[in-house]
Amino acid sequence: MVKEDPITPPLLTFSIDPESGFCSNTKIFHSLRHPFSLPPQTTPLSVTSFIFSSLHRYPTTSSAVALLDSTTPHRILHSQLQHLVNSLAFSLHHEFRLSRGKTAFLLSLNSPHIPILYLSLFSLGVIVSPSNPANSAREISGQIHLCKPVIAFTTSDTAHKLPYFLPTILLDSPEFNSMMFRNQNSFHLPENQISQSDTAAILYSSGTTGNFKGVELTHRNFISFLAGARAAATVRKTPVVTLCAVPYFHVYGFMLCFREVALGGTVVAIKRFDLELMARKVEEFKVTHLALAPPSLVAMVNNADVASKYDLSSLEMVLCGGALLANAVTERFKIEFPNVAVAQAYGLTEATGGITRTMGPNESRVKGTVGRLNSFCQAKIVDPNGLGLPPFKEGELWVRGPTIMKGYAADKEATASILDADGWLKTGDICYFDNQGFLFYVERMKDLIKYKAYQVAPAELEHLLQTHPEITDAAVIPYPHEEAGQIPVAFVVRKSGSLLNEKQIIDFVAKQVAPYKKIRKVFFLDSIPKNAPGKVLKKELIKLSASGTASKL
Ligand SMILES: CC(C)(COP(=O)(O)OP(=O)(O)OC[C@H]1O[C@@H](n2cnc3c(N)ncnc32)[C@H](O)[C@@H]1OP(=O)(O)O)[C@@H](O)C(=O)NCCC(=O)NCCSC(=O)/C=C/c1ccc(O)cc1
Repeated sequence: MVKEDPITPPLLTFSIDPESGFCSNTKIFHSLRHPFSLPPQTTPLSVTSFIFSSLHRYPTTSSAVALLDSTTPHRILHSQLQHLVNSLAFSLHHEFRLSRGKTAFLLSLNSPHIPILYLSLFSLGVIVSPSNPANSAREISGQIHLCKPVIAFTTSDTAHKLPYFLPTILLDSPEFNSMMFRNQNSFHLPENQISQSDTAAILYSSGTTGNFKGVELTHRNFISFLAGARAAATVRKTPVVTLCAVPYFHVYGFMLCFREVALGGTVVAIKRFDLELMARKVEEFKVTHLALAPPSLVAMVNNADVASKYDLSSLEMVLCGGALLANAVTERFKIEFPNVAVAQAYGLTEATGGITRTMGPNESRVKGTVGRLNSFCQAKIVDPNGLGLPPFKEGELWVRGPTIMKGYAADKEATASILDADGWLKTGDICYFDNQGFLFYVERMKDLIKYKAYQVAPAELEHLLQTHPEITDAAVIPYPHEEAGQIPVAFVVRKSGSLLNEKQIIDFVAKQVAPYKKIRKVFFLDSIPKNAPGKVLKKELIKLSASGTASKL
């Protein structure tokens, strides 16, 4: 069992408003949630040991299910989980020499094997680096160049996207399965010497410059997140059964797939969002919580007739994060599903996921909010001169706490531009707090598009467009879209005499990027509007596209 030290509240010289959490002297917003304990930072500890040492607090019966699959009869019980994790770690260490500090690249859709693999790799001190299987070979090769893996895990349908020189284990092979079940008795895992400050995972964030950034998250980051989640968890009579319809390779699903297990709950894996399959599984597994991105909520309200064919009476809550959810969708959801609360959350990969969320039905009723600060978080709302602002004033959201990333892998410059010397992470989002500590998202400062809650960097698409021999200049902007949130739209200047058309441009980009990054519409211009130093006036382009003028161009 891991010894824990309660986090001693800092000696406060200044008073904090108990309603908003705001300190008018420091201009810092503090969390209003329960405080929590963390193991001493110097204790060698992996996320996996932390989870298994704390599971005893969540008594489960021997038949309690930890992991379920939506398409196969696979079920893994809580009582089996630690054994499977250890068995797999043993094989990976002895047969593939995986050990502390090495990196494993993962390319897979959700399955119950993934959290087991994550926990096994963490227990060995191996850095886990998961990627979207829909990424193009070009994108995958960029990520591999960044994280330098010694091994890859994938499934037979995406193995061809990996470079031939990388040893690869297929997750859908009998060999992988046997590694989880093979080692029956004693394990001789290497002595646990994993430092909490070791990097545990490298997750990919788009980065506004267009290149993938590898977000380095430590064991301490994950342990802090999980300890905070435990402090906030309420005691329940029935177990939480969460169906996760967001991918395990992005921080939202990544955290969720083992947070729920660490809290003694059940996680149902669904490979890709499919409304009817999801509704059927809610009925079959008596799902209580759904983890979704906004487009899936839109699909639920637009197709309530599909959902109504199934018994969804077990559903208590839908957790929605990854992108902004329109108030109109929440209102329609309440009408269609009056017994299901919508918990909104705001998070970033660079902060190990959630920074704020609404807890319980009362907070869910606060219109438009993305929730209150989680227990491990401090925040500031900052004006353009770096000055902190009080409640109801809009400015850039800065956040600080033990879940903030170590930095971007091999990119000191990018790290320095987002993380300051006092540990504040500049989110690039304009927000405000009200006088009850609720956060409201206003708009994005950074040049980033969110398509179905995936990040798309306009700069990456602009660079690609500019490599086309018949294009002299290009700019990419977000365009509002009911289902996807935003779609990438391009403004293109063709070489004189060129007859290049919209479809050819869309195809040219689509061949080189993941499908979610595809350009969905093209407008042709004689020149791209720019200011005197040559910066593209994107707001003008956004206005042009919104006014409908662009379509006539
Ligand atoms: C379920 C969604 C919303 C919709 O699914 P979909 O419509 O089936 O689309 P896909 O995303 O699977 O695929 C996108 C496109 O790629 C296509 N595609 C796909 N795989 C292929 C293929 N292998 N070949 C070819 N075409 C393909 C697919 O057909 C589709 O095409 P299109 O219809 O044109 O959009 C899906 O997009 C989705 O899971 N999005 C969520 C992404 C996500 O996790 N974002 C979070 C990032 S991290 C973050 O912000 C954290 C926040 C957070 C917040 C709160 C917290 O508490 C913690 C954290």
